[in-house]
Amino acid sequence: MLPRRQTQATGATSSAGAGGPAAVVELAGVSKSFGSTRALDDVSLTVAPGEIVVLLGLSGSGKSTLLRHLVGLETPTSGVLRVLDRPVAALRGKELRELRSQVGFVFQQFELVRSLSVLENVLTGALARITGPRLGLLTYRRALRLTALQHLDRVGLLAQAYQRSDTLSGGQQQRVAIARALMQDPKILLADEPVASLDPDSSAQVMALIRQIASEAGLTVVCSLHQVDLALSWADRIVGLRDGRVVRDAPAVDYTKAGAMEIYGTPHAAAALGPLAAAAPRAVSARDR
Ligand SMILES: Nc1ncnc2c1ncn2[C@@H]1O[C@H](COP(=O)(O)OP(=O)(O)OP(=O)(O)O)[C@@H](O)[C@H]1O
Repeated sequence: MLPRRQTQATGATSSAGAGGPAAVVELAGVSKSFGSTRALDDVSLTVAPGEIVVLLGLSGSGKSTLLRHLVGLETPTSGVLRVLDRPVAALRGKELRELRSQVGFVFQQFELVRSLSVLENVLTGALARITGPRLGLLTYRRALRLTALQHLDRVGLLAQAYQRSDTLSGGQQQRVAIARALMQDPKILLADEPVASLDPDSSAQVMALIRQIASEAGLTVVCSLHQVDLALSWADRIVGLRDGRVVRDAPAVDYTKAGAMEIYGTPHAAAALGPLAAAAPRAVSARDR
């Protein structure tokens, strides 16, 4: 396991200025309502370059909504949001595409094209940078294919490059999704419950890989998780969300397990979450009902 870096929780205060590194993600008083549901409630948060921030909270606490704001998939009802120093919510067309090309996104269900080979799936990560339709491996430039193979090597799947992606295990498929995100040469990696569908061993492997790649590439990571133990092991900083509000924002080393569980609210809620917090799949959110 790589050692966790010691970082300061930056809370509501921007880390830009005062000689500090510019923030890559800044939210100031961001709220988001869906009808009468307040998904985010006055969230202020700054993420410094290279930080690995984990969002923890019960189902429905606003983790995915926050991540979706960072790539302009949601627009705040109020508040200010900047990613890579750009006002995401105001961006349209080419500017929005440019921002998104610098932000890799990894999802719980991997979102691979099942019938395509592993290598072709990885290559689709470069589609934002190239023009014209791509049908088949040989329609990608050789240099791109080599880069894709290098990323597959990095995630330990070079030998599987020409296999259909749906022949891989869940953990391997998530590693393909990570390699695909790396094809974007992103500055930020967002991961929405990237290990929720995986067994505990595969979960730990995927989180270790994310941590290692982030460390090597200087990537900033914002990742939602349900597993307290993984958050404590792999995050630099843990941001606790409850009912759309930030209830705690501190370096991971400052949390005890009991302290992290407090993010979930009442002892009753934390107890009900027991196995979920340790390793199990997501709970049912209001949207699923
Ligand atoms: N597009 C939408 N329309 C209506 N309500 C939504 C929408 N997106 C999110 N919500 C609601 O906003 C709240 C926060 O949802 P969100 O998905 O961000 O939570 P979460 O913490 O990511 O949950 P989970 O851990 O289950 O993924 C929930 O009450 C959810 O039902």
